[in-house]
Amino acid sequence: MLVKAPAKINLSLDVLHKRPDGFHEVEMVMTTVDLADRIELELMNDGKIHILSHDRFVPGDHRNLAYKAAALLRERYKIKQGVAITIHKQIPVAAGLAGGSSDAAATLRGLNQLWKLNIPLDELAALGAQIGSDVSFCVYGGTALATGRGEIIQELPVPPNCWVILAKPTIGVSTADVYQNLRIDKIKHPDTNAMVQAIKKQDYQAMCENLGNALESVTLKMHPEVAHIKEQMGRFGADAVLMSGSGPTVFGLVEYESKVNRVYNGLRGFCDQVFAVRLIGERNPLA
Ligand SMILES: C[C@@](CO)(OP(=O)(O)O)[C@H](O)COP(=O)(O)OP(=O)(O)OC[C@H]1O[C@@H](n2ccc(N)nc2=O)[C@H](O)[C@@H]1O
Ligand SMILES: Nc1ncnc2c1ncn2[C@@H]1O[C@H](COP(=O)(O)OP(=O)(O)O)[C@@H](O)[C@H]1O
Repeated sequence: MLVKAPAKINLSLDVLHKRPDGFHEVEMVMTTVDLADRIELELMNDGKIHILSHDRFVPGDHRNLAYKAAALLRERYKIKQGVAITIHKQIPVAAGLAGGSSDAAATLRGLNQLWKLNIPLDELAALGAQIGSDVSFCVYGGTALATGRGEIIQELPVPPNCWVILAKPTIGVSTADVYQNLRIDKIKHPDTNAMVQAIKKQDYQAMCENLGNALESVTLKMHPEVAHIKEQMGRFGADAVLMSGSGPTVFGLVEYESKVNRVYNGLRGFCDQVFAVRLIGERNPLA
């Protein structure tokens, strides 16, 4: 079975406070883009979970989030069968695009069918939260307001149609480091509600004006090259520019196709990993 695992971007990411459990209470508007890993699932009779990937940055063992997804289902539903999980990686690793979380979510969706478990989507999303904060959103995909530590999902309409240029500098960023370096009293809070309204009203201009990410200044301070990419993205004509998640990927929104090549080619000059994709914003097919 082949399952698509799309990347996400955060159109808005606010951090409200640090919780007693060490996580941060967040308010995020997330949406999927047309850049996806492909997860191939093959049932095995050896009772083991195998991870296969050609990408040297993808862990090939129990540390892989897709492995954790399969292990969780096997344990919870007393499954004896094994599975070989081949990850065809397209989403850059440790990029702020939730590649690993999306692989885990795709594995949950796929194995739910292959093992005929009939787990309802909401329950699958709750299981996903045990693997990572972004996995619940990735189980549904689409566009959502995510609260709590990111695992409480309220569906939003598909945002106005546009292109997304993604540019990832060569550095990888650890999400834990970024949250650790965040000064809650110094946060410039984005207007999450304005973003939600922009999407509901299908107002592209307002969506551009309300892009905001409370983690951006932290990562920018740690890695000044991210600020440079942001600047270049704006200079080459993106309508609005923001860092996704904890970074370091920068995305630019572009409404008109005629402008896409200019931004894409401009960025390729100083970034190896640049993608021009469509914003999807629609929920995943179940598997
Ligand atoms: C920042 C975001 C925005 O979408 O994404 P990425 O940049 O990772 O893609 C998410 O909040 C990341 O979600 P995810 O990557 O699943 O995080 P987890 O594995 O659950 O947590 C990694 C570490 O980040 C910190 N963490 C994460 C989520 C949260 N709400 N508060 C936190 O403080 C914790 O230190 C935790 O140990
Ligand atoms: N299937 C996977 N794909 C990519 N990274 C994975 C995967 N499973 C575990 N990881 C680990 O998770 C870390 C974060 O990866 P990723 O999900 O790509 O980034 P982010 O959380 O920034 O969106 C990586 O450093 C990697 O070691």
